[in-house]
Amino acid sequence: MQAYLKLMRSGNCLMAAIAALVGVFIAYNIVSANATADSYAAAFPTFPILDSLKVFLVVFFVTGAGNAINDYFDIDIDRINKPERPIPSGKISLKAAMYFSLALFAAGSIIAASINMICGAIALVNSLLLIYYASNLKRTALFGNIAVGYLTGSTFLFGGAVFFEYGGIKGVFVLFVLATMATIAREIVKDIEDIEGDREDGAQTLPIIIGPKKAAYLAAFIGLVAVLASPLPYIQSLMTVRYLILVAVADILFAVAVYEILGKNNPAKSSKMFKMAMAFALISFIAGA
Ligand SMILES: CC(C)=CCC/C(C)=C/CC/C(C)=C/CC/C(C)=C/COC[C@H](O)COP(=O)(O)O
Ligand SMILES: CC(C)=CCC/C(C)=C/CC/C(C)=C/CC/C(C)=C/COP(=O)(O)OP(=O)(O)O
Ligand SMILES: [Mg+2]
Repeated sequence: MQAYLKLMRSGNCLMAAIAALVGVFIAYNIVSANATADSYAAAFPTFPILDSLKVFLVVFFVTGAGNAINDYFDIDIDRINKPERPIPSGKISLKAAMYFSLALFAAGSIIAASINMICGAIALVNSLLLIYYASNLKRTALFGNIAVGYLTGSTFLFGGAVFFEYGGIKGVFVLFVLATMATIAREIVKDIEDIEGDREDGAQTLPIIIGPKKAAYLAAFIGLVAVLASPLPYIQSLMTVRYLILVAVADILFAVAVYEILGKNNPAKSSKMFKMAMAFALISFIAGA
């Protein structure tokens, strides 16, 4: 059991599933306030507890499936770079990892479809994109980074899709944009960190094509644009002033992540700082909603 949780990277799954719940909660706040204002409150549903549980399970399963299929395709690289992982260490066979991943993709998509068809469509599209990313896209310059950025940001869209017919997706779109940009920046930094292994593997990642320095400048630019845009959820009255105070801490962590890659040329430290900043930003969404 422990090996399968490690294969799923259950910490990432939990973070993604919490992000999706934030999407549900914020979308509900917006659409229920609009419903009251438009005086069709009587027709508006109460907070969907069962659908929220389903949202949590879907994102936990699909994120875990994405990580499992990613390690399935990465076996040759991981045998060298990450031999302690469940598949190269022999704790889980390649075939078992693939079947486990496909079962999680299927379960996530079926549960999503039971919420509504838009949620089902998002889960299915994301599942197919995760398989395509792991098998092909991750070795292409920028497209792989954009795919992971969309997938991470889509957790908020997925939560908002519970209220699709009330405009729930529109309400959380700014959160999607912020998370997507921050993730793309971090993914470019991760590719800078992995440049030697990727070069041996024949991957055509951005740092290999344009050089690690230019890739670092692009990652820094995208990350800093996300920081400058971070007050938007407050300006749009999605969040309270508590968000503004807490996201300022996340912004400082993003700035340190940028300094680590641009000033100190330390992609490993920068990647860790980006992830810490994203986690703190998620806390600011929760506290500020
Ligand atoms: C400026 C601002 C306010 C940005 C918002 C940042 C934010 C709230 C991001 C949300 C991040 C999120 C939902 C993360 C879920 C965890 C996850 C699946 C991240 C994607 O990770 C892919 C990565 O390649 C995994 O590698 P590793 O972390 O090294 O295992
Ligand atoms: C909203 C729904 C239904 C699903 C969202 C699913 C999510 C959040 C996906 C986020 C991105 C994710 C988990 C991608 C998995 C593949 C990946 C990027 C793994 C990291 O792989 P590598 O680039 O190989 O780096 P390492 O293996 O060295 O960490
Ligand atoms: Mg990998």
